[in-house]
Amino acid sequence: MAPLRRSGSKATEGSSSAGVELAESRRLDSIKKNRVHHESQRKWLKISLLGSSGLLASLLLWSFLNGDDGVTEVLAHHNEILQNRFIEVICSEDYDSHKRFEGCTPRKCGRGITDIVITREEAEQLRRVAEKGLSLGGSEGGASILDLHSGALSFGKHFVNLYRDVRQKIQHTIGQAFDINISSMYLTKPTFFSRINSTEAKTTHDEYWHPHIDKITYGSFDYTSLLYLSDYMKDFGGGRFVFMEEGVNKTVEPRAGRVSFFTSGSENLHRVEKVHWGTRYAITISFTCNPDHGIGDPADL
Ligand SMILES: O=C(O)CCC(=O)C(=O)O
Ligand SMILES: [Fe+2]
Repeated sequence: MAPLRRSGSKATEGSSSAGVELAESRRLDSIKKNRVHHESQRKWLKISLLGSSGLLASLLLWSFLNGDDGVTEVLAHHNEILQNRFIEVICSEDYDSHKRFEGCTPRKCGRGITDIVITREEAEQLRRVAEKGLSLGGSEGGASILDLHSGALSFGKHFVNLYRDVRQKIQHTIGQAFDINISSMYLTKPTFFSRINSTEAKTTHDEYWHPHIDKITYGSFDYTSLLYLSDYMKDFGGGRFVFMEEGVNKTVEPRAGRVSFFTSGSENLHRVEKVHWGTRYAITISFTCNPDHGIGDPADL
């Protein structure tokens, strides 16, 4: 019995040291598990911090590249097709300091946008004219123009006109929107294609982004129209047109074939956001009420 007891006591000693070892190994195990758990928590925290700062940086970059200054209301979104959007605004007194032509000089002022007057195909054709013409020259800075007043082009024994139909449709649209007879308004100069990219300005001619009033900048303008020849967010970023108002600015996002038109006085102070990537094409076609400032078409002479 004694040996048994001894062996018994030996067994008890053995099992107690095994118990200690087991407890110790469990303790180490749990320390290890805790450490692994903490490390993985720390790793996830790092990943989510990196992720959210990356997201924030991309959002900031996105809004910078696409010209969002945060205090704007979009009048015309690039991916909507507008029938006719017209917003009336109170006329400024700018027209009073010029000779008035009743039935034409603005009494009703405002701004309109339409995507159904000029087709995308017509816009593409004009864009090709702009690309070809501007490829012969172009500014070293970001903004180039090609000024083609009447749009007449010799063709064999006759003339063709690069944008007569387009001009007539726009003139008709403006006449309807402002209740004026189109025979009392005349195409005026300058009529020009513009090409803008993100190259740094080299001269003041490249600084297209300054707020301005067309009636002051161009003198003869009473009604300005802009026909866009490329698409915001597809062809370029930034470069939205902004009507500047106290409080909230109103933006027009260009899309090929979109016509934006407005009375040219200070009721429509505006600017163009800087283009951050790509190339933006447009054509400015404007009208005057003063026949002395009108442009004839050689084909009509
Ligand atoms: O291209 C534009 O959107 C505006 C150009 C402009 O303001 C102008 O030609 O006077
Ligand atoms: Fe302008």
